[in-house]
Amino acid sequence: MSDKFISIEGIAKRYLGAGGATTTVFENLWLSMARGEFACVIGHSGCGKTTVLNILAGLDAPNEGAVIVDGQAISGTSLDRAVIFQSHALLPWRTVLGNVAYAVSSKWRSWDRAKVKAHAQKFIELVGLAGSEHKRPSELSGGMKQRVGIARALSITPKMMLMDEPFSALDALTRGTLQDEVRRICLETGQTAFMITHDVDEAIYLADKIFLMTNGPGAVLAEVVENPLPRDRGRTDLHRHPLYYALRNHIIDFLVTRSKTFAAETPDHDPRNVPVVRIGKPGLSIAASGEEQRQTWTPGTNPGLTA
Ligand SMILES: Nc1ncnc2c1ncn2[C@@H]1O[C@H](COP(=O)(O)OP(=O)(O)OP(=O)(O)O)[C@@H](O)[C@H]1O
Repeated sequence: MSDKFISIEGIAKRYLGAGGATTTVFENLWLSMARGEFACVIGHSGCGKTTVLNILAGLDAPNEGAVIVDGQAISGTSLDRAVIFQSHALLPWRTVLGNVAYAVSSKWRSWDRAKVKAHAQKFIELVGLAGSEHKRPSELSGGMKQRVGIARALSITPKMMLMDEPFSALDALTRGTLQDEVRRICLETGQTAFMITHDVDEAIYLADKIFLMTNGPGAVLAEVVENPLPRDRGRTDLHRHPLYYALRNHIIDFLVTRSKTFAAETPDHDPRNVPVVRIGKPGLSIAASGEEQRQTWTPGTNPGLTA
């Protein structure tokens, strides 16, 4: 397994304001993901999460730096990188099958209709939409539309799935069901996924690691938090895990307090060497590993935490 299947290397994004002043959303941002890893990014509104995702997708270009995917610098969009947005962006005149088949035939232009249809059908079934193949988006619920978006993204077997708050517009029940399905599909297919969320519990349920970003402008990636919960975790017993509350409180503490104070309190922060936080068992201490600093945080050592 490549340690750096996806590598964001020193990217910056700046905008020129009306008065000629430049706003730096972020600069010198470095992060990496391994193949098959599921990462969530959490940070307050305006810190630049969507900008990072758009740069990964190739929908936007950084002012500085590069994004390397599977050993190659990206340039523009690619069917290797599928995006699932909060809104579904389906073609309204096409059926469920038509929407997914359109993506499939865009990727494999030489395939005949039967092959395209069979491939699309497989992914429609994977997201639980068998029986709805011939419905148009106007006949579908919000959750069903989002399933079509997921089937469409997965059907082109992308190297990376990029998701911008994909479930935030859904009711809690549908959101939970789709989280379960995305998790199952990513585990089954070994999909590499990068997801923006404002929902701490969603991140804890889905992510292998969680990127914590400070407030913008001038946001930085403050920490990479490794999820200590077992990979076969279930939604209903998540909160029973002995490290669940410690992990949750660590993230919430960051959002409530440290995301605002981080820059002032951490003047020696090295963006190329971002601390990796492992919420560990009591008694473990800070350790260094490879080129990354690894901190094992002991529950109860932070006065802001209740676990
Ligand atoms: N085209 C643009 N021109 C000027 N500023 C922009 C433009 N696009 C984004 N920005 C600014 O860049 C910053 C980061 O925006 P971005 O959408 O990436 O944040 P975000 O963390 O995804 O926020 P949210 O959680 O609210 O979606 C914001 O301050 C935004 O106003």
